[in-house]
Amino acid sequence: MSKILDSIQTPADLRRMARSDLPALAREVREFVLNTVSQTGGHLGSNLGTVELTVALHYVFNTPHDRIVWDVGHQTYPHKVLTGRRERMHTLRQLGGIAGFPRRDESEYDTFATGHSSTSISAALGMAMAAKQKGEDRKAIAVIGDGSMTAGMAFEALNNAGVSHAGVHADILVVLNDNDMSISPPVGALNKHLARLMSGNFYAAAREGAKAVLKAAPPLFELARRFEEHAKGMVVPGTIFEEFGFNYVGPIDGHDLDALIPTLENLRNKKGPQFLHVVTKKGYGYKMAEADPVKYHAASGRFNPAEGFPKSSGGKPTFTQIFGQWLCDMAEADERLVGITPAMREGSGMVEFHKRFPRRYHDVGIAEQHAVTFAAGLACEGLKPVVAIYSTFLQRAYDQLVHDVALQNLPVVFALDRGGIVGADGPTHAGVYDIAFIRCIPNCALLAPSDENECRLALTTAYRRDQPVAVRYPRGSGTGVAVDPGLGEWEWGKGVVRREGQRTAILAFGTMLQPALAAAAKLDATVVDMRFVKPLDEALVLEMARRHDAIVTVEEGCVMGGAGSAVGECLAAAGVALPLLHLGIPDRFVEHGDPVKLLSLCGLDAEGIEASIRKRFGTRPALAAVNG
Ligand SMILES: Cc1ncc(C[n+]2csc(CCOP(=O)(O)OP(=O)(O)O)c2C)c(N)n1
Ligand SMILES: CC(=O)[C@@H](O)[C@H](O)COP(=O)(O)O
Ligand SMILES: [Mg+2]
Repeated sequence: MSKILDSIQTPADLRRMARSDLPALAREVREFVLNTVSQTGGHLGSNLGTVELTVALHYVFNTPHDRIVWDVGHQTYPHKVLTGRRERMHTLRQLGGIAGFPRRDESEYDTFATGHSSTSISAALGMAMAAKQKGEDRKAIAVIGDGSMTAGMAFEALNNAGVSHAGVHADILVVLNDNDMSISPPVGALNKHLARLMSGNFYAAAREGAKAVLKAAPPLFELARRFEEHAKGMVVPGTIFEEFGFNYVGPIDGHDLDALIPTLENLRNKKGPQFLHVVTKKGYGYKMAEADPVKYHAASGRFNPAEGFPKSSGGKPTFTQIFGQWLCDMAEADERLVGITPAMREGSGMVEFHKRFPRRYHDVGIAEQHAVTFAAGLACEGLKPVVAIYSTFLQRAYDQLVHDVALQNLPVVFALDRGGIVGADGPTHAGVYDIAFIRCIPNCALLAPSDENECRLALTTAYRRDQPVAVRYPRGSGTGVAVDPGLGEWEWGKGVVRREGQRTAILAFGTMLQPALAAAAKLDATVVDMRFVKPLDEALVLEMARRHDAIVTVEEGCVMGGAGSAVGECLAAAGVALPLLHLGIPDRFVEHGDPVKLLSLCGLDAEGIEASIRKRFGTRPALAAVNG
């Protein structure tokens, strides 16, 4: 029973509460979030770890007038519970339900849509400078995790925020939520720097004590502040954040409302760039999550909080697992192989590879741009880098792909996981643009395996090339087909006819092969597993055009500029005119929800493919459809 929580509809209700009631409210919010996620699945550890911080921020700042931007946004379930969405949280990440990340179109308290990390400081700075330009008195607060702080974009923003612009300083507060965790344990020098600051936390306690005494005499307080800045240089290492022009405060306990609230009240009244370092525990308040924050980063489905996450039920291997096994096998066979992940070791299936080949494993942090150019450097020296990266996150390293890898024609393999609709994470995480944005880059090849066995073959095919090659595969498992444990490969550039039929040829890319085969059985159509988006098997395309009245292309990627466009370009270049139908992701963002349902809504299941073909070509011979 959430006695206090039930009385909170908006943060204004929260701000009317007695401060002494806030710890009880935080307990109720934490229990509500745990129970919700136990029913809906979703992110867990980061939400349990930010309950007190969320309560304190909405208590101290006049939200939504003051803007809070949540980095990544996977930690915003407490924020959503306190901002009028408690009654809808049971619809979390379901079609038509509450999103798993902040959305401006979901609430005025969601000031900026996030999902990809490290954007919060930039966005908050924009809001802060807009307030200055418009003469509005409002604060902009960026809440960013220690993991998200490892991305270059965060430092681009710090660098810009820390100096005045035409004599105007942004009134921005950056709150670093330091739980000493990314999804995996954190990596990099910044983590070491933060640890040093945390080791000096006697300093923060002493300083807070000193401030309490001096508060009565403001001039003295200002004098002491200047002394403090100077003294900091002697007592603890100066923080990198002060070097960027921020007034750094902390580290303080991010679960102690008696530390959080006075500190935030103090910072609220300060002008210019402020930086608050809070220390939290990922999964705080739920022992199993505290003990294993990697496992409890997110729940894939329902669980009983009393028992923790259920053991995985085995079942068909995922494409991710197929990749992870292939990576170890290829590393065993070739000592030049280097595996790289931008902070997604578990999600990319590289835990075993890390264990077995620690010196050839690199988690570079949330730094996709660096990951790609780092791989290019390795390839220049004759090594064989494999960059395991979600399709959506490769978007962040597009210039590095073009400028540093393709232009130099370097042999880098991109294992593009989550290629296609991802489901619960929604449009920020959909991997539906990679076909279009990769196939247009010279020297690059793009392979789209149709099942798990094909995936392993595609990875080996890619690895053995002396050029940049991407292999895209979807989130989750495939058909359960037997996977040959060898290191065989495809014939380069060749598709395979999987079904001979009449009148219509369906050219399927990737895992769209299965629904295409099911639809073809109803239509007696031919089906081709194209395997290669680039290089396209043009001879096969032209042969299909010669032997059929119409061609249909099917891909789990955007229609605009996708594989179907490649087929169209091929036919046009050959001067071949025949009815063409491109099926894929339409020109809109696909919402969060069950991926099977979402594919059906896009017409990319067997029924949808069949219906589209019948609608376009009817049951009459296709040519008649064109000539009316
Ligand atoms: C650009 C980008 N790369 C990778 C991810 C995947 N990702 C989501 S949360 C996360 C770790 C974030 O760590 P931190 O900021 O410390 O937040 P915490 O989970 O510890 O609360 C990662 C790598 C992402 N959302 N965006
Ligand atoms: C918040 C974030 O970006 C990651 O936690 C992401 O949600 C992981 O996606 P998968 O569940 O597909 O690994
Ligand atoms: Mg963290």
